[in-house]
Amino acid sequence: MTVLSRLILRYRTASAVHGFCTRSSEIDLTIAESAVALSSAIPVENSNVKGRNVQWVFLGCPGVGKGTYAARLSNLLGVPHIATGDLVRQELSSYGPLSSQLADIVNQGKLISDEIIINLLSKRLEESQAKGATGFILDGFPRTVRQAEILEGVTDIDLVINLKLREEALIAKCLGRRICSECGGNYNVACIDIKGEDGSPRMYMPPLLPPPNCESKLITRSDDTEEVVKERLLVYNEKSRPVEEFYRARGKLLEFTLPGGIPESWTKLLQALNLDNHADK
Ligand SMILES: Nc1ncnc2c1ncn2[C@@H]1O[C@H](COP(=O)(O)OP(=O)(O)O)[C@@H](O)[C@H]1O
Repeated sequence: MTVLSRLILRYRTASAVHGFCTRSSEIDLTIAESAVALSSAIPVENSNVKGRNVQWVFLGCPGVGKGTYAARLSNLLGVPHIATGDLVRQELSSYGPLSSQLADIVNQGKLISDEIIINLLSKRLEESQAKGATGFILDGFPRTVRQAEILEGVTDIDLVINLKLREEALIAKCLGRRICSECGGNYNVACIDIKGEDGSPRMYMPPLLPPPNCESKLITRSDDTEEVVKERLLVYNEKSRPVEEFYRARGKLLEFTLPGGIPESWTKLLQALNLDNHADK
């Protein structure tokens, strides 16, 4: 049996088990082709040998800080940080053939199709492979059980870090998020101070303000409005929450509740990952 037909069979079985809508064989083929592209973009010789760099995934609700901590770990470990949300936004700003279709979906807070996202991800993985990178830290993928199955079918994920934060903080963080249109720096103008209740400690996250030269160039993501953030949270609970269980069942999930702002959370995350000896890098 060829790799392609094995993949087609896997998706048919997954559809039956998880109740995905019935797909025509033509669509199965498209997904399988995407998965083959993803598989060939992941260096085979590195995927199972522990001599390679890490292959980690970040899960967590919109606004939890996946991008912030994935970027920090990527610098620390010298491994590419690949955020599918960034790949989608790049595609949007390229005004290519997919742009307007993707803009509608993203601005409604919905997920774009597995086929499109896997193709964008495969291209990005190929680029980093061509530059000699081994390993990756994925942020925003997988976001559905089907995406997780596809990824699991083509490579071995070492660890999945599930970031958690209270919902009121998530909404405030999304609404306070700002990006410098020139340097791409990420900032947050929200000051989150939730008093401790019923045994849970006070939670304080100070704003992360931009330096003076970015101040006049700040933009807000078009999907960071209250209505769309609430929809993204609903979509996360419906489509992405089951991904946590997918990895928990495989013993790969590390749950991490953010204790507060970046300095405190970063120190504790490094401890949870047994990386505290890297902290001064
Ligand atoms: N793995 C994915 N599958 C489907 N759609 C995705 C995926 N990753 C990103 N997107 C699309 O890009 C948007 C922005 O993604 P991201 O920046 O990761 O958002 P968030 O802040 O909600 O985690 C998502 O709302 C979704 O429309």
